[in-house]
Amino acid sequence: MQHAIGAALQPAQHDVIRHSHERSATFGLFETMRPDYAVLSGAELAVKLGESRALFAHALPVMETLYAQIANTHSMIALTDASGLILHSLGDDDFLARAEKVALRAGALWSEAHQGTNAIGTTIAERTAVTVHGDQHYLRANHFLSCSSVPILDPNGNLSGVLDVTGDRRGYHQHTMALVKMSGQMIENRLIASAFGDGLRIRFHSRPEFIGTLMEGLAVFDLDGRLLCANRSAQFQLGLELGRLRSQTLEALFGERVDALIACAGEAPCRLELHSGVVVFASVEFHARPASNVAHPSTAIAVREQAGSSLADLCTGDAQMNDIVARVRKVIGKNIAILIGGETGAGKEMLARAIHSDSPRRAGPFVAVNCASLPETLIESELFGYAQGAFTGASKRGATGKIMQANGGTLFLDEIGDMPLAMQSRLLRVLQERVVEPLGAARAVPVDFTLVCASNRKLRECVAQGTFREDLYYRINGLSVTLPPLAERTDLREVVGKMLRQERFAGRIVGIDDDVLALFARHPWPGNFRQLSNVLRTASAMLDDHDTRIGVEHLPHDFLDEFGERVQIDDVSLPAGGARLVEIEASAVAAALKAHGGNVSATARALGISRTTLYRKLRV
Ligand SMILES: Nc1ncnc2c1ncn2[C@@H]1O[C@H](COP(=O)(O)OP(=O)(O)OP(=O)(O)O)[C@@H](O)[C@H]1O
Repeated sequence: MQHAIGAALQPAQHDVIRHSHERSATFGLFETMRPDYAVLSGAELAVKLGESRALFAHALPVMETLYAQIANTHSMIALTDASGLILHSLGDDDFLARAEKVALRAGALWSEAHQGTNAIGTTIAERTAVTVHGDQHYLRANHFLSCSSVPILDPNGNLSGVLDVTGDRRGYHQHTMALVKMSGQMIENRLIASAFGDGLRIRFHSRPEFIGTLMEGLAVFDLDGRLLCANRSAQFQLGLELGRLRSQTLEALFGERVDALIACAGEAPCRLELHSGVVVFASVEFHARPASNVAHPSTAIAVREQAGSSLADLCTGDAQMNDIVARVRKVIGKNIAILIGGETGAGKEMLARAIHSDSPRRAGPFVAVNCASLPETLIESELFGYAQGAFTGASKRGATGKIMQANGGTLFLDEIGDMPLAMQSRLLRVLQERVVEPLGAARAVPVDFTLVCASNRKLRECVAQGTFREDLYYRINGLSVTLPPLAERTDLREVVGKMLRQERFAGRIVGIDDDVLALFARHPWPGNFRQLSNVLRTASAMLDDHDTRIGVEHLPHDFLDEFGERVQIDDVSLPAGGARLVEIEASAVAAALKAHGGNVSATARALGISRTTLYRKLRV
């Protein structure tokens, strides 16, 4: 039977369809037969999802982004594994219902052997992007469809799965394939980033504005300069396929040594000359494993590792912090849940992020959920997600919960002590069985993440009071650390210096007067780092263009008031004859302060000077 093939079809595409039809016939299929409508059971599909865990985790957010662009076009997106088994689908309700009738749904197999010529199966057979339009489908039952698929390759260049957009053939849009290709490229880049979290990553393009876009080349090297992986754009720009690139070194391809490029890490893109003579701009990232895991690092590299590590960044000289970081490092990557305690603003989330970025899952997502800020009615759907139409008011296409979003990365549950008891039971099940069951969904989905929790409540007391489940407490408490309050830290000068350098509140790096640091050292800091950061931000805003340091006069008045309220003067007497003028002045000022009960504003008013001048004179 002759199938009409679109007149505008490229000859190559024409051949692809023709060969596919020939193959379909050899599978014993015939045009008018009913397609294979069998789908896997929930348990069988869960096993398949587990086998394609990395693909699924990295494809999910990309599919959601893609769906946002094609919503309401009577179409759907499908992700399959390398055999063509649909792992997950997402789409417009009306079209999903029609698609289900031809088993275009999770758990169905869309290989050529099962469905004849179709974009998914033919993409797998040809290892190339394929559009199959209307009656190009081998089976007549599928003629109402128009499908565009791309192969997704793993970082070793092997077929990992297929991403497909299928819609009603009457609504076919020629831009669809471009969107699918871009999405496929995004998934591949994410797979590379997660598989090669450690090492030297070079993002490059001949036009610097293309760095950070899908057009960029991405190549990963080990510390000996051997190429580990390269995305499609990198292979194209370097003019070699992955297999041949793998026998090349960094120096041969980019003309630079490993240590020279590590020195550019985190800087603006540098100019490099490829082995072909083409000049490219390259942005270099260096992510090192903890020193003990690195095979033979040179001294220079070992030093950079410490400097580049986020946990190392938190060690600014305080013994308590050093101890916390040392203990956390011992459990990282060992599937042990970490529980962080500490006052508000003490840096619990910052520590959680540092743990993630120093962990083997650093290329995966970091998903933070504040359990205290979610209304009890929303927390369940927010955390666990829900299936389409799970409840009145639910989004039509369902939602992926935060737990699922953290798949392959780190889930940070802040203020876990505020989680309602019913949710605690559901969370416990996720932690024990490593599966999530979205609200209203027929089946559980496997998940894999590192758990970090934080609470400024004493969870042990919550257990005693019956507001926190004891079994959950032990699950989340693999290692427990408590951050010291800022007032107890011995590295205030270093912390302030680091904040001023990193945050550049004033738009430039400024210094700070010792007077101010002396004030800071005496402050109780109820808001800890958050408060310190606000004080520095406001003080920086007070600087004039020519100011290079923050002085007492720049500090926010409410901060000074807070401080002034606590000034205690026990005994003040004027010095005996012979005292220097400054000493007499200091004593007079102190006496005035005492007379005003330590109130700085009232004292300053009485002396006719500003409060900041008063502080200078007090030399606190
Ligand atoms: N060691 C640090 N160095 C510099 N800034 C820090 C440090 N720790 C925390 N901060 C900053 O202080 C602010 C508060 O930190 P973070 O959100 O991590 O605290 P938290 O303990 O999680 O607070 P909460 O309990 O209120 O959620 C953030 O802006 C963070 O960047």
